[in-house]
Amino acid sequence: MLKDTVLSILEKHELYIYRCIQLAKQGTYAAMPNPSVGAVIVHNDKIIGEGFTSLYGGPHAEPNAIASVKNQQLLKESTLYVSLEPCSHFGKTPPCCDLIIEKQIPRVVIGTVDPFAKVCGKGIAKMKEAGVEVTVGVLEDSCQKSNKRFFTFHQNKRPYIILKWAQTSDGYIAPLYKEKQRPFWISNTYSKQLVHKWRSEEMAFLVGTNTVLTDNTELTTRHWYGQNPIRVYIDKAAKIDQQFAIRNNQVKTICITANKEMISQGNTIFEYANFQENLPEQICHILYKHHILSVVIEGGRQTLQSFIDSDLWDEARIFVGQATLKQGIKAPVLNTFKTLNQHHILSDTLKIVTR
Ligand SMILES: NC(=O)C1=CN([C@@H]2O[C@H](COP(=O)(O)OP(=O)(O)OC[C@H]3O[C@@H](n4cnc5c(N)ncnc54)[C@H](OP(=O)(O)O)[C@@H]3O)[C@@H](O)[C@H]2O)C=CC1
Ligand SMILES: Nc1c(N[C@@H]2O[C@H](COP(=O)(O)O)[C@@H](O)[C@H]2O)[nH]c(=O)[nH]c1=O
Ligand SMILES: [Zn+2]
Repeated sequence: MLKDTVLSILEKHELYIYRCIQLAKQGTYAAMPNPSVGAVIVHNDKIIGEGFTSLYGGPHAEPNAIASVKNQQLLKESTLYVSLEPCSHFGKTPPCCDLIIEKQIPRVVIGTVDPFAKVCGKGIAKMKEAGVEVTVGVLEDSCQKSNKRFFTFHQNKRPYIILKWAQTSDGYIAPLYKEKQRPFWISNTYSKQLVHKWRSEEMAFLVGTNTVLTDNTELTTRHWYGQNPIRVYIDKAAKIDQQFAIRNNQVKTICITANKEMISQGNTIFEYANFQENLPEQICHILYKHHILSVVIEGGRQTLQSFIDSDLWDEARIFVGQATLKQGIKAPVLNTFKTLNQHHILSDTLKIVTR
């Protein structure tokens, strides 16, 4: 209850939109490739309903919030707060702006406009035409950040790119030579488990040719619950055959190749790229075509560095283990970064950096 406090209208708007962002976090990964949105319904300074986006294909935040209101008559005197513009198109569910109009909700406060071309201002226009009082742009930056994958995909026409690697305390990601065809583990078991959690959260994971050849990378979610990501690997000459774990047909797998003769089979899709041109740019284009909203580049050095040098990354997650190697394959070098958060996972340090 805010009845007896002295918050201004703007402060109240920010407070409720902040609550919408909190709610939206509950649905972030389950809703993909849809955005996760939060909605709050306020009557006389009291929250009478809340909702967030359901599992992909299910109801959006607004119908969930509306359905949670016990006394539906109060909707006619309430304000609906929502972190993203209510949709105006028929997707897997009917337009949310129609429901708001039908329920005669008189005021709607929106965090940010939807960048998706089919909506993008049309939801706002439809509600205004129906006489709803609409306010747009409250905590806009935070609302966009809460759907960073969705906004990057629609505004930049590419997935949100997360670089990830593990390095020794003296800056190497692997020894120069390995006897066995498996990864040289630098980070600890708990860090490994966290990476598998990320595999269940992001839409795709990508590795370079040498990583597949020397590690026999599987790129599945095995040490956490949830779904496998789409696997993506680079293989110019298409030399990685079905003996490799990445070709085990378990999940959708995209191979980026220069070999025009490769024909997609089973779960493996061959996508042609011109290796004389900028490869990361072409990969982004291919992943956009496959509606992939986020990708983690898991290595190795050359692959990571080529995305860095092409300025195609949004975030880097770097594990620093305690071991030293003295010589080996050097860790990639970031050209620029903005924020640095450090977390400790027992003996490992996890550095999170954004551009
Ligand atoms: N500690 C860690 O977090 C990780 C360590 N590793 C380790 O790293 C090592 C592999 O790293 P690295 O040797 O750098 O190899 P990569 O896995 O990055 O593969 C490099 C190869 O992929 C192709 N490729 C990648 N990017 C491009 C591009 N932009 N344009 C054209 N071709 C490209 C090229 O293949 P081609 O030359 O055939 O055309 C290139 O030689 C392994 O030892 C692995 O164990 C790997 C991942 C993570
Ligand atoms: N060595 C190393 C990593 N290596 C990465 O993990 C991949 C192995 O994945 P999978 O085959 O699914 O188990 C490997 O090919 C490489 O991309 N990752 C880390 O978090 N820490 C590490 O120390
Ligand atoms: Zn909707």
